[in-house]
Amino acid sequence: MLKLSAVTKMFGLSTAVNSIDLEIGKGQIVGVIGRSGAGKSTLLRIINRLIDPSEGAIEFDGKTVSDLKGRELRLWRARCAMIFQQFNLVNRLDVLTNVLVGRVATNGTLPILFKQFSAAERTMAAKALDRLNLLPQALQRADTLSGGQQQRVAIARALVQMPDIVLADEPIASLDPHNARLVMEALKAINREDGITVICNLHTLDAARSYCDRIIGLAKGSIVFDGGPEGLTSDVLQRIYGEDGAAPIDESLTAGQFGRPAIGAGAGIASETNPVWA
Ligand SMILES: Nc1ncnc2c1ncn2[C@@H]1O[C@H](COP(=O)(O)OP(=O)(O)OP(=O)(O)O)[C@@H](O)[C@H]1O
Repeated sequence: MLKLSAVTKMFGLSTAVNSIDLEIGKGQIVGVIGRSGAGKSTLLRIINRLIDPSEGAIEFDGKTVSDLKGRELRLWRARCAMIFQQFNLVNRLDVLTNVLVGRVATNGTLPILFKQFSAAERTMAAKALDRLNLLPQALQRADTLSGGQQQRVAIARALVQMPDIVLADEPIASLDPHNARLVMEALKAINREDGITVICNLHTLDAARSYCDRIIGLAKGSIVFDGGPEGLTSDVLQRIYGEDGAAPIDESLTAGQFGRPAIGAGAGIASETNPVWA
């Protein structure tokens, strides 16, 4: 169980995250939605401790993680792997080595510098790539892959961290609909098959509706909605996305690529040749 208690983040005088209380149980897949600047990225980075909260506490399984330092902090970051909109791969390294970079948090940086990985780690990385249908690309430079493939390499890198939580910050914002779907299917599969908790910032409402069990709506750094996709009524959407005194929300502007229903457990990870949503 991940628990945030009265977590606030100030940047100077402005409040990015405002006294958030939140409990997320193991194995949930949670979408975080809200307008640009609502505090979604800041919230994820606080959980991973890339940013320290100004106030409040973060606990995981009863242990406070908001005051961890040094090796303990590094291990916490490994337990809650991050995936970013821009993939954050090392372009000049091959795909397999990029996946092995996920072992840094556990092993330190020296093995990466000298490309020293154990046979067990290489096998783990190859298995992760195979799950993501990327084994044939293992020895290619990362920058020869498409955006969707690169994001799936980032998911494989997260997997070798053996995380409890995956934090995905706008993972599909740079992708076309087809690749966006492959990436969301991969996140759903690691959630369903491995029990990894997934917390995912999303720009599009239909992605949140199609793939998330629970949706958290943020506005001006505060939680204004917390519930299932069915609770996203037009009033709720107005609360999340609306501006005071502005016209009602046009939902078509925040939707568009995930018209089909969510995939259930055990559907496997999709690939270009195995579109499990079809
Ligand atoms: N490092 C920073 N320094 C100063 N202000 C920041 C910093 N990071 C974020 N902010 C501010 O905090 C607020 C929340 O930003 P955040 O990036 O978390 O929003 P978001 O909901 O993720 O937006 P987007 O969807 O555009 O990425 C914004 O007003 C932003 O300008």
